[in-house]
This record gives sequence, structure tokens and C-alpha cells, in this order.
Amino acid sequence: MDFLYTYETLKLEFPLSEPENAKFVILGVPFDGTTSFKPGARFGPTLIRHATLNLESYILDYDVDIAELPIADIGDIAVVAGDPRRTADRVRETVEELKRANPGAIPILLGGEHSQTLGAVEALKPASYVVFDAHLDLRDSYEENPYNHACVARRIAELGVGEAIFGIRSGTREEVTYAEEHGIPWVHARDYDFDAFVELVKPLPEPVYLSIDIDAFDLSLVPSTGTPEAGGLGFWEVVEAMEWLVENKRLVGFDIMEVGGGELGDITALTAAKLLFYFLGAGAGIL
Ligand SMILES: N=C(N)NCCCCNCCCN
Ligand SMILES: [Mn+2]
Ligand SMILES: [Mn+2]
Repeated sequence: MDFLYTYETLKLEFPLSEPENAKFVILGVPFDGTTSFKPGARFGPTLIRHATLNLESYILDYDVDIAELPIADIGDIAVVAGDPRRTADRVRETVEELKRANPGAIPILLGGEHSQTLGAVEALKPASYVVFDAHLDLRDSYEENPYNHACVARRIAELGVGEAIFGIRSGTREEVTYAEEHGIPWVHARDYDFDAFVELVKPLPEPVYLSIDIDAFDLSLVPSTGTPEAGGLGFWEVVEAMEWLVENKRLVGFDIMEVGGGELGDITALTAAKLLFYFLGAGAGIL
């Protein structure tokens, strides 16, 4: 099928399915219009796809070959440069279009700025939003823009979606107060462990949308993300949480956002690509 706003970009190296028949449908959002520190998130989707060339499609620990799974890649959204809201509208419309054609599909966004998660959440209407992030993203507005990536968790909370936030080590007093007043639980990266994750996520209503802002990882794993922060999570900590969610909750959407870089082979994209393969492998046979 043709999508109104997508164009083709680099594909994954193994055979892919048509979006109508796929279980997992990849969609790139090469938007970096509101990043305040390091530019390059517009290259995130392309860098992640390229980084997959370095990886085996066979996942050792799952005995799953993701090359055998029904995966589609519908390319990248044509962004409205500098306008996160209008770009997120295109994400929403594209995800809606996909769900009409294939209601069972699980969209996987590759970003690109976290601001674009809002479009996917608007389309998929999950009951809960589980997010790994260095930042609370609960600002009402940032740099005079309510659709700045620093506001995305706030916009999603305003939709009435329950939230749980993990890996935090950056926020303002106002954001902490907002979280308290609205009963949004969050776990500091220093305090994070698997038990804390399960305790907070278990009671959340389904379906669940899982968002990984790549800056949740320690910056040694993601040096080219737009707003890197020291003191983050390790790779297996996030994989283990993801596995628990896939096995225990009904997931309607997944994303890996804030990947950036200026050069093929960037460490940040290698981290993101490996995480993507683990999500696909964990979801095989379950999702
Ligand atoms: N969600 C995000 N990525 N937020 C980033 C906010 C940037 C905060 N800069 C603070 C600079 C203070 N001088
Ligand atoms: Mn972040
Ligand atoms: Mn974020």
C-alpha cells in the first residue's frame, strides 16, 4: 500500500513483508527541529537501519531468527521541518492508515525526536505509556513550544494515558511537582532495578505503548543522542524490562527515539539497532 507521507529509505538487509501482512511495521521519523543541544536526530532512522547491517538476524538467547518474522518497513515520514506538531500529525495519520489496513500490526517508530511519539500515541490510544528516558519530558512548554521534545510526556498525560517513567536523572522542580500532583510514578536511574520496574508497571491498564528515549542509556552507549546525560542505564537492564512487558502486557506500539549522529557506524545507532533486534526477537511468537 502507499502511504501519503512516507518515502523510502535504506531498508533492512533481510527479506521484508508488505505492511498489510506484517506483524511489525517500522516507520522512521527523521525530525530534529526542537533539539536544543546536539543536532543529528534527523539521521537517526537511517543510521539505525544502516547499523542493522552489522548485526546477525539470529538472536542467540532466544533461538529466534528475526529474518523469518513478518516485518515491514514503510520508510520515513516526510517531516515538516521545524514544526513538531505538524510532523506528529503526519505520524498520527500514517499510523492510523496502517492500523486501518492491518489492525494487528505493531508499529515501531525509529526517531528522530521524542516529540514524535505523541503522534503514534494519538493514533494508537493506549491506556498506558511506559517510557525509559533520562528526562522527565513533563514541561508544559519549552523554548516557547508545547510540542518540544521536552514536553512529550506531559502532552501524553493530558490525553488521560497512565504513565510510568524509568531512568530519570534530569528534570525541573516544576516537572517533579507535576508528576506528584498527577500521580505519575518515575524512577531515578540511581534507584532503577527490575523489581522497581515490575512493581510500577504491573498495575498499569492495557494496552501499553512502550517508548525508549535512547538517552535513558548511559551516555557511553549513546554519545550522539541530542541531549546526553551521564549516569544512565545499562543495555541489559532495558532489554530485561522490555522482555517482561512483551510477555506480561498487551503492547500496541513501540519506539526508539532520540537516536542521532553524523557518521555511519555511530555507537548510538548500534545500541538502538541491537535494542530493535531484541524487541523483534522477544516479540516473536508472543506479539
Ligand atoms: N527532554 C529533553 N531532552 N530535555 C532537554 C532539556 C534541555 C535542558 N537543558 C537545560 C539547560 C540548562 N542550562
Ligand atoms: Mn531524553
Ligand atoms: Mn524524551
